[in-house]
Amino acid sequence: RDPRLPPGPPTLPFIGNLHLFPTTHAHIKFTEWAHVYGDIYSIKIGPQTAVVISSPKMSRECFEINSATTSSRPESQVTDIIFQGNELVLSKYGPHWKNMRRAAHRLLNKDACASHLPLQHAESSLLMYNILEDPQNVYNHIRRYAISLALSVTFGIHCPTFNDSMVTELFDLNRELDKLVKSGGHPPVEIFPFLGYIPEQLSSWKKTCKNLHAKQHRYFFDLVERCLNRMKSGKLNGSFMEYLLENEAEYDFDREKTCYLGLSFITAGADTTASYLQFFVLCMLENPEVLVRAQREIDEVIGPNRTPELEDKERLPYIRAIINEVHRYRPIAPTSVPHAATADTTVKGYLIPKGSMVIMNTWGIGRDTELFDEPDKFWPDRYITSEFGIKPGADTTGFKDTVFAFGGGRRICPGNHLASNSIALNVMNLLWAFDFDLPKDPNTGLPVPLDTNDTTDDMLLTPKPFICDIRPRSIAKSEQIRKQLETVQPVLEQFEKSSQK
Ligand code: HEM
Repeated sequence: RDPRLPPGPPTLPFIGNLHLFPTTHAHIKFTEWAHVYGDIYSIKIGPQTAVVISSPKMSRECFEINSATTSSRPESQVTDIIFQGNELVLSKYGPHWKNMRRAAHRLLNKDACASHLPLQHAESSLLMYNILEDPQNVYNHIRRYAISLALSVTFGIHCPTFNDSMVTELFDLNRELDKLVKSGGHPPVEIFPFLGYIPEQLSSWKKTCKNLHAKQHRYFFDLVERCLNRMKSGKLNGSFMEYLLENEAEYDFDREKTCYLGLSFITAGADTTASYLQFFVLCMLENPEVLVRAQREIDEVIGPNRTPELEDKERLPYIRAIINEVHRYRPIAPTSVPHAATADTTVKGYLIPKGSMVIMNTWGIGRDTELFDEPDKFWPDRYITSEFGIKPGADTTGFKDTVFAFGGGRRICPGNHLASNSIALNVMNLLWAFDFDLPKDPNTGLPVPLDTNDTTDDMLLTPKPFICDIRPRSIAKSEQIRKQLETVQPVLEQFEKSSQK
Protein backbone atom coordinates (compact mmCIF):
# COMPACT_ATOMS: atom_id res chain seq x y z
CA ARG A 1 0.00 0.00 0.00
CA ASP A 2 1.24 3.45 -0.98
CA PRO A 3 2.06 5.22 2.33
CA ARG A 4 0.06 8.27 1.20
CA LEU A 5 -3.15 6.20 1.18
CA PRO A 6 -5.44 5.98 4.21
CA PRO A 7 -4.53 3.03 6.49
CA GLY A 8 -6.20 -0.33 6.04
CA PRO A 9 -5.93 -4.11 6.49
CA PRO A 10 -2.50 -5.62 5.73
CA THR A 11 -2.13 -6.61 2.07
CA LEU A 12 -0.73 -9.64 0.23
CA PRO A 13 1.40 -9.23 -2.91
CA PHE A 14 -0.56 -8.92 -6.18
CA ILE A 15 -4.02 -9.51 -4.67
CA GLY A 16 -3.90 -6.85 -1.92
CA ASN A 17 -6.93 -7.46 0.34
CA LEU A 18 -8.86 -9.43 -2.27
CA HIS A 19 -8.76 -12.55 -0.07
CA LEU A 20 -10.47 -10.58 2.72
CA PHE A 21 -13.01 -8.77 0.56
CA PRO A 22 -16.57 -9.77 1.55
CA THR A 23 -18.79 -11.12 -1.22
CA THR A 24 -21.97 -10.79 0.84
CA HIS A 25 -23.18 -8.22 3.39
CA ALA A 26 -20.06 -6.10 2.81
CA HIS A 27 -21.36 -3.41 5.21
CA ILE A 28 -20.73 -5.68 8.21
CA LYS A 29 -17.05 -6.19 7.32
CA PHE A 30 -16.66 -2.50 6.35
CA THR A 31 -17.97 -1.50 9.77
CA GLU A 32 -15.64 -3.92 11.59
CA TRP A 33 -12.71 -2.42 9.67
CA ALA A 34 -13.92 1.12 10.53
CA HIS A 35 -13.61 0.21 14.23
CA VAL A 36 -9.98 -0.77 13.64
CA TYR A 37 -8.78 1.73 10.97
CA GLY A 38 -11.05 4.74 11.56
CA ASP A 39 -13.52 6.83 9.57
CA ILE A 40 -11.39 6.83 6.42
CA TYR A 41 -9.48 3.71 5.43
CA SER A 42 -8.40 2.00 2.23
CA ILE A 43 -8.74 -1.50 0.87
CA LYS A 44 -6.56 -2.83 -1.94
CA ILE A 45 -8.47 -5.04 -4.36
CA GLY A 46 -5.69 -6.28 -6.64
CA PRO A 47 -4.25 -3.12 -8.20
CA GLN A 48 -7.41 -1.10 -7.43
CA THR A 49 -7.97 1.08 -4.38
CA ALA A 50 -11.26 1.49 -2.53
CA VAL A 51 -11.59 4.17 0.15
CA VAL A 52 -14.30 3.66 2.77
CA ILE A 53 -15.85 6.63 4.58
CA SER A 54 -17.60 5.93 7.88
CA SER A 55 -18.43 9.26 9.59
CA PRO A 56 -20.64 12.26 8.75
CA LYS A 57 -17.65 14.58 9.11
CA MET A 58 -15.51 12.63 6.64
CA SER A 59 -18.49 12.14 4.35
CA ARG A 60 -18.93 15.92 4.14
CA GLU A 61 -15.25 16.41 3.40
CA CYS A 62 -15.12 13.66 0.82
CA PHE A 63 -18.47 13.88 -1.02
CA GLU A 64 -19.36 17.57 -0.57
CA ILE A 65 -16.23 19.68 -0.16
CA ASN A 66 -14.41 17.51 -2.74
CA SER A 67 -17.49 16.74 -4.86
CA ALA A 68 -15.81 18.11 -8.01
CA THR A 69 -13.56 15.03 -8.04
CA THR A 70 -15.54 12.35 -6.14
CA SER A 71 -18.80 12.25 -8.10
CA SER A 72 -18.20 9.64 -10.78
CA ARG A 73 -18.94 5.91 -10.70
CA PRO A 74 -16.44 3.05 -10.86
CA GLU A 75 -15.56 1.41 -14.17
CA SER A 76 -17.74 -1.63 -14.81
CA GLN A 77 -17.57 -3.78 -17.91
CA VAL A 78 -20.73 -5.54 -16.72
CA THR A 79 -22.94 -2.44 -16.52
CA ASP A 80 -21.36 -1.03 -19.70
CA ILE A 81 -22.76 -4.04 -21.58
CA ILE A 82 -26.13 -3.95 -19.83
CA PHE A 83 -26.78 -0.19 -19.98
CA GLN A 84 -24.36 1.01 -22.66
CA GLY A 85 -23.76 4.24 -20.74
CA ASN A 86 -27.40 5.33 -20.98
CA GLU A 87 -28.58 4.76 -17.41
CA LEU A 88 -28.40 7.38 -14.64
CA VAL A 89 -27.50 5.62 -11.37
CA LEU A 90 -24.30 3.96 -12.58
CA SER A 91 -23.27 6.43 -15.28
CA LYS A 92 -19.90 8.22 -15.14
CA TYR A 93 -19.77 11.89 -14.22
CA GLY A 94 -19.94 14.00 -17.38
CA PRO A 95 -22.23 15.93 -19.77
CA HIS A 96 -24.73 13.08 -20.28
CA TRP A 97 -25.00 12.50 -16.52
CA LYS A 98 -25.63 16.25 -16.05
CA ASN A 99 -28.42 16.21 -18.65
CA MET A 100 -29.99 13.18 -17.00
CA ARG A 101 -29.85 14.86 -13.56
CA ARG A 102 -31.42 18.01 -15.00
CA ALA A 103 -34.28 15.95 -16.43
CA ALA A 104 -34.59 13.97 -13.17
CA HIS A 105 -34.88 17.22 -11.24
CA ARG A 106 -37.88 18.21 -13.34
CA LEU A 107 -39.76 15.03 -12.32
CA LEU A 108 -38.55 14.75 -8.75
CA ASN A 109 -37.99 18.24 -7.29
CA LYS A 110 -39.96 19.20 -4.20
CA ASP A 111 -42.67 21.15 -6.08
CA ALA A 112 -43.06 18.44 -8.74
CA CYS A 113 -43.47 15.92 -5.92
CA ALA A 114 -46.35 17.99 -4.50
CA SER A 115 -48.16 17.32 -7.79
CA HIS A 116 -47.60 13.55 -7.37
CA LEU A 117 -49.34 13.56 -3.97
CA PRO A 118 -52.90 12.77 -5.17
CA LEU A 119 -51.51 9.69 -6.91
CA GLN A 120 -49.50 8.66 -3.85
CA HIS A 121 -52.61 9.09 -1.70
CA ALA A 122 -54.63 6.96 -4.15
CA GLU A 123 -51.96 4.24 -4.40
CA SER A 124 -51.59 4.18 -0.62
CA SER A 125 -55.38 3.86 -0.26
CA LEU A 126 -55.21 0.86 -2.60
CA LEU A 127 -52.38 -0.59 -0.50
CA MET A 128 -54.54 -0.37 2.65
CA TYR A 129 -57.43 -1.99 0.77
CA ASN A 130 -55.23 -4.80 -0.55
CA ILE A 131 -53.89 -5.55 2.94
CA LEU A 132 -57.41 -5.48 4.37
CA GLU A 133 -58.66 -8.01 1.79
CA ASP A 134 -55.55 -10.19 1.58
CA PRO A 135 -53.36 -9.69 4.69
CA GLN A 136 -51.20 -12.77 3.99
CA ASN A 137 -49.60 -10.94 1.07
CA VAL A 138 -48.64 -7.72 2.84
CA TYR A 139 -45.05 -8.08 1.55
CA ASN A 140 -46.19 -8.33 -2.09
CA HIS A 141 -48.79 -5.58 -1.75
CA ILE A 142 -46.06 -3.19 -0.59
CA ARG A 143 -43.96 -4.15 -3.61
CA ARG A 144 -46.92 -3.48 -5.91
CA TYR A 145 -47.40 -0.03 -4.39
CA ALA A 146 -43.79 0.94 -5.05
CA ILE A 147 -43.64 -0.42 -8.61
CA SER A 148 -47.01 1.02 -9.59
CA LEU A 149 -46.14 4.48 -8.25
CA ALA A 150 -42.81 4.56 -10.11
CA LEU A 151 -44.40 3.27 -13.35
CA SER A 152 -47.32 5.73 -13.10
CA VAL A 153 -45.27 8.89 -12.58
CA THR A 154 -42.69 7.87 -15.17
CA PHE A 155 -44.59 5.98 -17.90
CA GLY A 156 -48.26 6.68 -17.00
CA ILE A 157 -49.00 3.01 -16.25
CA HIS A 158 -50.79 1.75 -13.13
CA CYS A 159 -50.46 -1.85 -11.85
CA PRO A 160 -53.58 -2.88 -9.93
CA THR A 161 -52.34 -6.25 -8.56
CA PHE A 162 -49.06 -7.71 -7.38
CA ASN A 163 -49.30 -10.79 -9.60
CA ASP A 164 -49.66 -8.63 -12.69
CA SER A 165 -47.05 -9.78 -15.24
CA MET A 166 -45.62 -6.26 -15.45
CA VAL A 167 -44.82 -6.34 -11.71
CA THR A 168 -43.42 -9.86 -11.65
CA GLU A 169 -41.36 -9.37 -14.81
CA LEU A 170 -39.84 -6.19 -13.44
CA PHE A 171 -39.05 -7.93 -10.20
CA ASP A 172 -37.27 -10.73 -12.09
CA LEU A 173 -35.30 -8.23 -14.21
CA ASN A 174 -34.14 -6.39 -11.10
CA ARG A 175 -33.10 -9.64 -9.36
CA GLU A 176 -31.13 -10.67 -12.45
CA LEU A 177 -29.40 -7.29 -12.54
CA ASP A 178 -28.55 -7.51 -8.88
CA LYS A 179 -27.13 -11.01 -9.20
CA LEU A 180 -24.90 -9.96 -12.08
CA VAL A 181 -23.67 -6.64 -10.71
CA LYS A 182 -22.85 -7.60 -7.14
CA SER A 183 -19.36 -8.63 -6.13
CA GLY A 184 -18.91 -12.32 -6.94
CA GLY A 185 -21.74 -12.20 -9.51
CA HIS A 186 -19.27 -12.07 -12.43
CA PRO A 187 -15.53 -12.72 -12.93
CA PRO A 188 -13.38 -9.93 -11.42
CA VAL A 189 -13.04 -8.03 -14.73
CA GLU A 190 -12.93 -4.66 -12.96
CA ILE A 191 -9.91 -5.75 -10.93
CA PHE A 192 -8.14 -7.64 -13.70
CA PRO A 193 -9.37 -5.89 -16.88
CA PHE A 194 -7.48 -8.33 -19.13
CA LEU A 195 -10.25 -10.85 -18.33
CA GLY A 196 -12.51 -8.61 -20.43
CA TYR A 197 -10.52 -9.53 -23.57
CA ILE A 198 -11.42 -13.21 -23.30
CA PRO A 199 -13.82 -13.90 -26.20
CA GLU A 200 -17.51 -14.20 -25.56
CA GLN A 201 -17.60 -17.95 -26.32
CA LEU A 202 -15.42 -18.46 -23.24
CA SER A 203 -17.02 -15.73 -21.10
CA SER A 204 -20.58 -16.76 -20.29
CA TRP A 205 -21.03 -13.61 -18.17
CA LYS A 206 -20.87 -11.47 -21.33
CA LYS A 207 -23.69 -13.45 -22.89
CA THR A 208 -25.75 -13.19 -19.69
CA CYS A 209 -25.24 -9.40 -19.66
CA LYS A 210 -26.29 -9.13 -23.32
CA ASN A 211 -29.39 -11.24 -22.66
CA LEU A 212 -30.35 -9.02 -19.77
CA HIS A 213 -29.78 -5.93 -21.92
CA ALA A 214 -32.13 -7.38 -24.55
CA LYS A 215 -34.82 -8.23 -22.00
CA GLN A 216 -34.67 -4.80 -20.33
CA HIS A 217 -34.68 -3.10 -23.71
CA ARG A 218 -37.86 -4.95 -24.72
CA TYR A 219 -39.60 -4.27 -21.42
CA PHE A 220 -38.87 -0.54 -21.31
CA PHE A 221 -39.27 0.18 -25.03
CA ASP A 222 -42.70 -1.40 -24.78
CA LEU A 223 -43.53 1.17 -22.07
CA VAL A 224 -42.27 4.01 -24.27
CA GLU A 225 -44.32 2.67 -27.18
CA ARG A 226 -47.45 2.60 -25.06
CA CYS A 227 -46.84 6.20 -24.05
CA LEU A 228 -46.36 7.25 -27.69
CA ASN A 229 -49.60 5.50 -28.65
CA ARG A 230 -51.51 7.32 -25.93
CA MET A 231 -50.04 10.60 -27.05
CA LYS A 232 -51.04 9.88 -30.66
CA SER A 233 -54.60 9.19 -29.60
CA GLY A 234 -54.68 12.31 -27.38
CA LYS A 235 -54.98 10.31 -24.12
CA LEU A 236 -52.44 12.24 -22.06
CA ASN A 237 -52.14 11.48 -18.35
CA GLY A 238 -49.33 13.82 -17.34
CA SER A 239 -46.59 11.17 -17.05
CA PHE A 240 -42.96 12.24 -17.24
CA MET A 241 -42.37 10.31 -20.48
CA GLU A 242 -44.93 12.50 -22.28
CA TYR A 243 -42.87 15.53 -21.37
CA LEU A 244 -39.53 13.90 -22.15
CA LEU A 245 -40.59 12.51 -25.54
CA GLU A 246 -41.66 16.03 -26.53
CA ASN A 247 -38.47 17.64 -25.24
CA GLU A 248 -35.66 15.22 -26.07
CA ALA A 249 -33.62 17.92 -27.83
CA GLU A 250 -33.48 20.09 -24.70
CA TYR A 251 -31.48 17.31 -22.98
CA ASP A 252 -29.58 16.11 -26.03
CA PHE A 253 -31.39 12.74 -25.80
CA ASP A 254 -32.16 10.25 -28.54
CA ARG A 255 -34.93 7.67 -28.04
CA GLU A 256 -32.50 5.21 -26.44
CA LYS A 257 -31.40 7.75 -23.82
CA THR A 258 -34.99 8.80 -23.12
CA CYS A 259 -36.01 5.20 -22.55
CA TYR A 260 -33.05 4.45 -20.27
CA LEU A 261 -33.72 7.49 -18.10
CA GLY A 262 -37.20 6.06 -17.55
CA LEU A 263 -35.61 2.70 -16.69
CA SER A 264 -33.33 4.45 -14.15
CA PHE A 265 -36.30 5.80 -12.19
CA ILE A 266 -37.94 2.40 -12.05
CA THR A 267 -34.85 0.38 -11.09
CA ALA A 268 -33.77 3.01 -8.52
CA GLY A 269 -37.19 3.97 -7.18
CA ALA A 270 -39.29 0.84 -6.80
CA ASP A 271 -37.38 -1.82 -4.82
CA THR A 272 -35.83 0.86 -2.56
CA THR A 273 -39.18 2.25 -1.42
CA ALA A 274 -40.62 -1.26 -1.06
CA SER A 275 -37.68 -2.50 1.05
CA TYR A 276 -37.93 0.49 3.37
CA LEU A 277 -41.66 -0.10 3.99
CA GLN A 278 -41.15 -3.85 4.47
CA PHE A 279 -38.46 -3.08 7.07
CA PHE A 280 -40.85 -0.66 8.75
CA VAL A 281 -43.42 -3.44 9.19
CA LEU A 282 -40.74 -5.78 10.57
CA CYS A 283 -39.51 -3.11 12.99
CA MET A 284 -43.06 -2.70 14.33
CA LEU A 285 -43.34 -6.47 14.80
CA GLU A 286 -39.98 -6.58 16.58
CA ASN A 287 -40.88 -3.61 18.82
CA PRO A 288 -44.55 -3.83 19.90
CA GLU A 289 -44.08 -1.09 22.53
CA VAL A 290 -43.04 1.34 19.77
CA LEU A 291 -46.10 0.36 17.74
CA VAL A 292 -48.45 1.02 20.67
CA ARG A 293 -46.92 4.46 21.31
CA ALA A 294 -47.04 5.40 17.61
CA GLN A 295 -50.69 4.38 17.37
CA ARG A 296 -51.49 6.39 20.48
CA GLU A 297 -49.92 9.46 18.84
CA ILE A 298 -51.89 8.88 15.61
CA ASP A 299 -55.12 8.44 17.56
CA GLU A 300 -54.60 11.65 19.54
CA VAL A 301 -53.69 13.81 16.53
CA ILE A 302 -55.82 12.31 13.74
CA GLY A 303 -58.59 10.39 15.49
CA PRO A 304 -60.65 7.56 14.01
CA ASN A 305 -62.75 9.46 11.46
CA ARG A 306 -60.30 10.26 8.68
CA THR A 307 -57.09 8.77 7.25
CA PRO A 308 -53.82 10.71 7.65
CA GLU A 309 -52.66 13.40 5.19
CA LEU A 310 -49.03 14.24 4.48
CA GLU A 311 -49.24 17.54 6.43
CA ASP A 312 -50.15 15.58 9.58
CA LYS A 313 -46.53 14.43 9.75
CA GLU A 314 -45.55 17.85 11.18
CA ARG A 315 -47.73 17.18 14.23
CA LEU A 316 -46.45 13.62 14.79
CA PRO A 317 -42.96 13.86 16.30
CA TYR A 318 -42.78 10.23 17.44
CA ILE A 319 -43.72 8.95 13.99
CA ARG A 320 -41.08 11.21 12.40
CA ALA A 321 -38.60 9.72 14.87
CA ILE A 322 -39.62 6.19 13.84
CA ILE A 323 -39.10 7.07 10.17
CA ASN A 324 -35.57 8.32 10.86
CA GLU A 325 -34.80 5.36 13.07
CA VAL A 326 -35.81 2.82 10.38
CA HIS A 327 -33.44 4.63 7.96
CA ARG A 328 -30.60 4.44 10.51
CA TYR A 329 -31.30 0.93 11.83
CA ARG A 330 -31.83 -0.79 8.47
CA PRO A 331 -30.49 1.48 5.68
CA ILE A 332 -31.61 -0.21 2.48
CA ALA A 333 -28.39 0.87 0.70
CA PRO A 334 -25.94 0.10 3.54
CA THR A 335 -22.88 0.94 1.44
CA SER A 336 -24.76 3.50 -0.68
CA VAL A 337 -23.80 3.38 -4.39
CA PRO A 338 -20.01 3.57 -4.79
CA HIS A 339 -18.56 6.82 -6.14
CA ALA A 340 -15.26 7.07 -8.06
CA ALA A 341 -12.54 9.72 -7.98
CA THR A 342 -11.84 11.47 -11.29
CA ALA A 343 -8.60 13.12 -10.04
CA ASP A 344 -6.16 12.67 -7.17
CA THR A 345 -7.94 14.07 -4.10
CA THR A 346 -6.64 14.78 -0.60
CA VAL A 347 -8.91 14.13 2.38
CA LYS A 348 -7.70 14.34 6.01
CA GLY A 349 -4.18 14.51 4.60
CA TYR A 350 -4.55 11.15 2.80
CA LEU A 351 -4.47 10.53 -0.93
CA ILE A 352 -7.55 9.23 -2.73
CA PRO A 353 -5.94 8.39 -6.08
CA LYS A 354 -7.68 9.10 -9.39
CA GLY A 355 -9.75 6.04 -10.37
CA SER A 356 -10.32 4.82 -6.78
CA MET A 357 -13.70 3.68 -5.64
CA VAL A 358 -15.06 5.85 -2.81
CA ILE A 359 -17.67 4.17 -0.63
CA MET A 360 -20.02 5.76 1.90
CA ASN A 361 -20.43 3.19 4.67
CA THR A 362 -23.95 4.25 5.65
CA TRP A 363 -24.37 1.22 7.90
CA GLY A 364 -21.15 2.07 9.75
CA ILE A 365 -22.15 5.73 10.18
CA GLY A 366 -25.36 4.65 11.91
CA ARG A 367 -23.43 2.29 14.16
CA ASP A 368 -20.76 4.70 15.40
CA THR A 369 -20.83 4.47 19.20
CA GLU A 370 -19.25 7.94 19.51
CA LEU A 371 -22.39 9.32 17.88
CA PHE A 372 -25.20 6.91 18.76
CA ASP A 373 -26.08 5.30 22.10
CA GLU A 374 -26.66 1.54 21.75
CA PRO A 375 -26.66 1.71 17.94
CA ASP A 376 -27.88 -1.88 17.55
CA LYS A 377 -31.08 -1.05 19.41
CA PHE A 378 -34.20 0.17 17.55
CA TRP A 379 -34.94 3.22 19.67
CA PRO A 380 -36.80 6.10 17.94
CA ASP A 381 -36.57 8.27 21.07
CA ARG A 382 -32.98 9.12 20.13
CA TYR A 383 -34.55 11.42 17.45
CA ILE A 384 -36.86 13.02 20.04
CA THR A 385 -34.03 14.06 22.34
CA SER A 386 -31.73 15.21 19.51
CA GLU A 387 -32.35 16.42 15.94
CA PHE A 388 -29.91 13.92 14.42
CA GLY A 389 -30.49 11.14 16.96
CA ILE A 390 -27.03 11.57 18.44
CA LYS A 391 -25.68 11.67 22.00
CA PRO A 392 -25.49 14.99 23.86
CA GLY A 393 -22.27 16.80 22.96
CA ALA A 394 -21.50 14.56 19.94
CA ASP A 395 -19.99 16.31 16.90
CA THR A 396 -22.76 17.40 14.49
CA THR A 397 -20.38 18.24 11.61
CA GLY A 398 -21.63 16.73 8.40
CA PHE A 399 -25.20 16.01 9.58
CA LYS A 400 -27.92 17.60 7.49
CA ASP A 401 -31.67 17.41 7.11
CA THR A 402 -31.62 14.55 4.58
CA VAL A 403 -30.68 11.27 6.24
CA PHE A 404 -27.51 9.45 5.14
CA ALA A 405 -29.69 6.71 3.67
CA PHE A 406 -30.00 8.85 0.53
CA GLY A 407 -26.25 9.17 -0.08
CA GLY A 408 -24.44 12.44 -0.51
CA GLY A 409 -22.79 15.14 -2.61
CA ARG A 410 -23.68 15.64 -6.26
CA ARG A 411 -24.97 12.06 -6.59
CA ILE A 412 -27.41 12.34 -3.69
CA CYS A 413 -30.64 10.46 -4.41
CA PRO A 414 -32.80 12.76 -6.58
CA GLY A 415 -35.84 10.65 -5.62
CA ASN A 416 -35.56 11.50 -1.93
CA HIS A 417 -38.62 13.81 -1.85
CA LEU A 418 -40.81 11.30 -3.68
CA ALA A 419 -39.53 8.48 -1.48
CA SER A 420 -39.94 10.47 1.76
CA ASN A 421 -43.54 11.35 0.85
CA SER A 422 -44.29 7.68 0.09
CA ILE A 423 -42.72 6.61 3.34
CA ALA A 424 -44.52 9.20 5.50
CA LEU A 425 -47.94 8.58 3.92
CA ASN A 426 -47.74 4.81 4.12
CA VAL A 427 -46.24 4.67 7.61
CA MET A 428 -49.03 6.93 8.91
CA ASN A 429 -51.73 5.03 7.02
CA LEU A 430 -50.53 1.59 8.14
CA LEU A 431 -50.32 2.71 11.78
CA TRP A 432 -53.77 4.31 11.59
CA ALA A 433 -55.39 1.32 9.92
CA PHE A 434 -53.83 -1.88 11.23
CA ASP A 435 -52.61 -3.84 14.22
CA PHE A 436 -49.52 -5.93 13.59
CA ASP A 437 -48.61 -9.16 15.37
CA LEU A 438 -46.10 -11.92 14.82
CA PRO A 439 -47.45 -14.87 12.81
CA LYS A 440 -48.55 -17.87 14.87
CA ASP A 441 -47.26 -21.39 14.44
CA PRO A 442 -50.35 -23.34 13.23
CA ASN A 443 -49.39 -26.37 15.34
CA THR A 444 -48.41 -24.78 18.63
CA GLY A 445 -50.28 -21.45 18.34
CA LEU A 446 -47.12 -19.73 19.58
CA PRO A 447 -45.77 -16.56 17.92
CA VAL A 448 -43.01 -17.19 15.36
CA PRO A 449 -40.25 -14.57 15.75
CA LEU A 450 -39.27 -12.53 12.67
CA ASP A 451 -35.83 -11.04 12.24
CA THR A 452 -34.91 -7.73 10.54
CA ASN A 453 -31.49 -9.31 9.88
CA ASP A 454 -33.06 -11.93 7.67
CA THR A 455 -32.30 -10.18 4.39
CA THR A 456 -31.65 -11.23 0.82
CA ASP A 457 -28.06 -11.27 -0.27
CA ASP A 458 -28.46 -8.47 -2.84
CA MET A 459 -26.89 -5.03 -3.32
CA LEU A 460 -29.94 -3.56 -1.61
CA LEU A 461 -30.71 -4.68 1.90
CA THR A 462 -34.15 -6.25 1.40
CA PRO A 463 -36.08 -8.28 3.94
CA LYS A 464 -36.82 -11.82 2.80
CA PRO A 465 -40.54 -12.39 2.14
CA PHE A 466 -42.45 -12.74 5.41
CA ILE A 467 -46.02 -13.10 6.58
CA CYS A 468 -47.48 -11.56 9.71
CA ASP A 469 -50.77 -11.24 11.51
CA ILE A 470 -52.00 -7.85 10.26
CA ARG A 471 -55.64 -6.87 10.85
CA PRO A 472 -57.79 -3.73 10.79
CA ARG A 473 -57.98 -1.81 14.06
CA SER A 474 -61.79 -1.54 13.89
CA ILE A 475 -64.78 -2.38 11.70
CA ALA A 476 -65.35 1.35 11.16
CA LYS A 477 -61.81 1.73 9.82
CA SER A 478 -62.31 -1.23 7.45
CA GLU A 479 -65.40 0.47 6.05
CA GLN A 480 -63.56 3.72 5.70
CA ILE A 481 -60.74 2.02 3.75
CA ARG A 482 -63.29 0.49 1.37
CA LYS A 483 -65.06 3.81 0.88
CA GLN A 484 -61.78 5.64 0.38
CA LEU A 485 -60.82 3.29 -2.43
CA GLU A 486 -64.01 4.29 -4.27
CA THR A 487 -63.19 7.98 -3.79
CA VAL A 488 -59.66 7.63 -5.24
CA GLN A 489 -60.65 5.45 -8.23
CA PRO A 490 -60.88 8.48 -10.58
CA VAL A 491 -57.22 9.30 -9.81
CA LEU A 492 -56.09 5.74 -10.57
CA GLU A 493 -58.24 5.58 -13.70
CA GLN A 494 -56.32 8.47 -15.28
CA PHE A 495 -53.48 5.99 -15.82
CA GLU A 496 -53.37 3.21 -18.36
CA LYS A 497 -53.75 -0.19 -16.65
CA SER A 498 -50.71 -2.43 -17.05
CA SER A 499 -52.80 -5.25 -18.53
CA GLN A 500 -54.89 -3.08 -20.88
CA LYS A 501 -52.81 -3.17 -24.07
C1 HEM B 1 -36.30 4.66 0.45
C2 HEM B 1 -36.13 5.04 -0.80
C3 HEM B 1 -34.80 5.37 -1.42
C4 HEM B 1 -33.54 5.29 -0.90
C5 HEM B 1 -33.13 4.90 0.51
C6 HEM B 1 -32.62 5.70 -1.94
C7 HEM B 1 -31.24 5.76 -1.78
C8 HEM B 1 -30.37 6.13 -2.80
C9 HEM B 1 -28.93 6.16 -2.66
C10 HEM B 1 -28.15 5.77 -1.41
C11 HEM B 1 -28.41 6.57 -3.84
C12 HEM B 1 -26.93 6.77 -4.18
C13 HEM B 1 -26.50 8.17 -3.77
C14 HEM B 1 -25.01 8.42 -3.96
O1 HEM B 1 -24.43 7.94 -4.92
O2 HEM B 1 -24.41 9.11 -3.12
C15 HEM B 1 -29.51 6.82 -4.74
C16 HEM B 1 -29.39 7.25 -6.03
C17 HEM B 1 -30.45 7.43 -6.89
N1 HEM B 1 -31.79 7.31 -6.58
FE1 HEM B 1 -32.58 6.79 -4.81
N2 HEM B 1 -33.32 6.01 -3.06
C18 HEM B 1 -34.67 5.83 -2.79
C19 HEM B 1 -35.74 6.07 -3.63
C20 HEM B 1 -35.63 6.60 -4.91
C21 HEM B 1 -36.75 6.95 -5.76
C22 HEM B 1 -38.23 6.84 -5.36
C23 HEM B 1 -36.23 7.36 -6.96
C24 HEM B 1 -36.92 7.85 -8.22
C25 HEM B 1 -38.12 7.56 -8.59
C26 HEM B 1 -34.77 7.28 -6.85
C27 HEM B 1 -33.90 7.61 -7.84
C28 HEM B 1 -32.52 7.58 -7.72
C29 HEM B 1 -31.61 7.88 -8.81
C30 HEM B 1 -32.01 8.24 -10.25
C31 HEM B 1 -30.31 7.79 -8.29
C32 HEM B 1 -28.99 8.00 -9.03
C33 HEM B 1 -28.48 9.43 -8.86
C34 HEM B 1 -27.13 9.67 -9.51
O3 HEM B 1 -26.35 8.72 -9.64
O4 HEM B 1 -26.85 10.81 -9.87
N3 HEM B 1 -34.45 6.82 -5.59
N4 HEM B 1 -30.70 6.54 -4.07
